[in-house]
Amino acid sequence: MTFVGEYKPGLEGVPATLSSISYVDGQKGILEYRGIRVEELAQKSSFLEVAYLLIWGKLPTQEEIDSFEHDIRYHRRIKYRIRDMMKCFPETGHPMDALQTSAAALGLFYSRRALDNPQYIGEAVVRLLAKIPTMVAAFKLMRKGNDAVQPRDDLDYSANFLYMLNEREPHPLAAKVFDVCLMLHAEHTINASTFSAMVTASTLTDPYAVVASAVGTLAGPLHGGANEEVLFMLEDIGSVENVRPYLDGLLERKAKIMGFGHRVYKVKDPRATILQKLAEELFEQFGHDKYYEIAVELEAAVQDKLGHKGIYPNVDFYSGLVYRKLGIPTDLFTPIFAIARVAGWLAHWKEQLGKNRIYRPTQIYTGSHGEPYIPIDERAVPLGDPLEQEGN
Ligand SMILES: CC(=O)SCCNC(=O)CCNC(=O)[C@H](O)C(C)(C)COP(=O)(O)OP(=O)(O)OC[C@H]1O[C@@H](n2cnc3c(N)ncnc32)[C@H](O)[C@@H]1OP(=O)(O)O
Ligand SMILES: O=C([O-])CC(=O)C(=O)O
Repeated sequence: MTFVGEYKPGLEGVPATLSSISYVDGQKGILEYRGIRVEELAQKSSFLEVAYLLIWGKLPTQEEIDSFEHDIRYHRRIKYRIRDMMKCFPETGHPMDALQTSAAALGLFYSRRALDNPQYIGEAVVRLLAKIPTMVAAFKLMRKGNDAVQPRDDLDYSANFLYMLNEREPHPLAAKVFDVCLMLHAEHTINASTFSAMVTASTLTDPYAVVASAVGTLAGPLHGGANEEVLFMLEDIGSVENVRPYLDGLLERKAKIMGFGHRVYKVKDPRATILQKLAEELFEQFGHDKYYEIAVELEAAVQDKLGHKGIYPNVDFYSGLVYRKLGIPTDLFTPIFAIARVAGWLAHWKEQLGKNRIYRPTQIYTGSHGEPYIPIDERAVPLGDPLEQEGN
């Protein structure tokens, strides 16, 4: 096949779909879900209402949201066989790997691939939104040999998750702030994990496989996994005085500063601005965190050194400080991102099904042609470690 067009590494700027789910203006720092500014949603909405908006394309009526919330509340439990499977996971395994495996395992129970049946679509949406938080909380407890806490039907989505995680009812401010965090992380156009979900969806596989593949993609440190890395970096910096020498060291080594930079935003990510305010609200109520000063100084230092390149905090920079104040362990930061992003992945899954064509891009072949097959005993023995040879 002859390739016509320009190769763009990382598909930068290449439109991969037509979508009406969300919109980002990376120069002005604007994010909208279905045309509504994320700042307004964060103030006035709730995570489940935002999930409904993203997936079903409109704000729900009272009756619609009541029924959606009711369905999700009553699908929160996970089957004992999934819990038993999770008990066998190594306790040192990363919770994102546990989540990816458990999300895929849902397909063993519910996959019928009835993708042309609206009832199947609706049930899959409810099951995934309802059960993913239960699985994240269950692994947190079971890896320590404890039993998973059962969901509480009298608590709303976010309060119930924090209850299952920490084994006690959360302070109302903690539940509210957490719910806003979920709204902020719910959707972000064609980011890597959403693209992964869309590619998987385009093969017409089941939605549990779609979510499992997206979870695997979100886990990487260049994407959702950066929120955890930010905390390690702040701990490593250790003091405000060490921020600038530490940054100089990173820049000398040409290392990436975690939680900074974005393919689309060339200004501060609007979600980072809201998350920073949420962190401050929590500190006022529950006490300060010394890492906050380090983070603020790092933001200033990065702006001095890299502001001219458009490198500013992204969504992953301040979220960890919020989660830390909510008593959440660092390795659960990315699974929490996944809990929220399930809404966006499902919205894109549904949109993809409505106009599906399998994703199958092309490549520019850079290898040779017509090479002879060399019998094994005639092949040259490479010098050095064969694993370090090109291509391995
Ligand atoms: C939810 C999310 O996924 S948000 C992103 C989370 N990821 C991170 O925080 C990891 C750190 N950031 C990064 O690695 C990148 O900024 C990404 C992956 C987010 C975006 O990558 P890309 O759009 O491919 O940008 P790319 O890596 O080409 O960087 C462009 C330039 O900015 C620099 N740059 C980008 N991000 C950073 C960073 N965090 N620290 C230092 N330099 C950076 C690059 O070195 C490059 O400089 P150069 O042109 O002089 O070579
Ligand atoms: O859009 C991106 O590339 C990454 C991001 O911020 C997100 O997924 O929230």
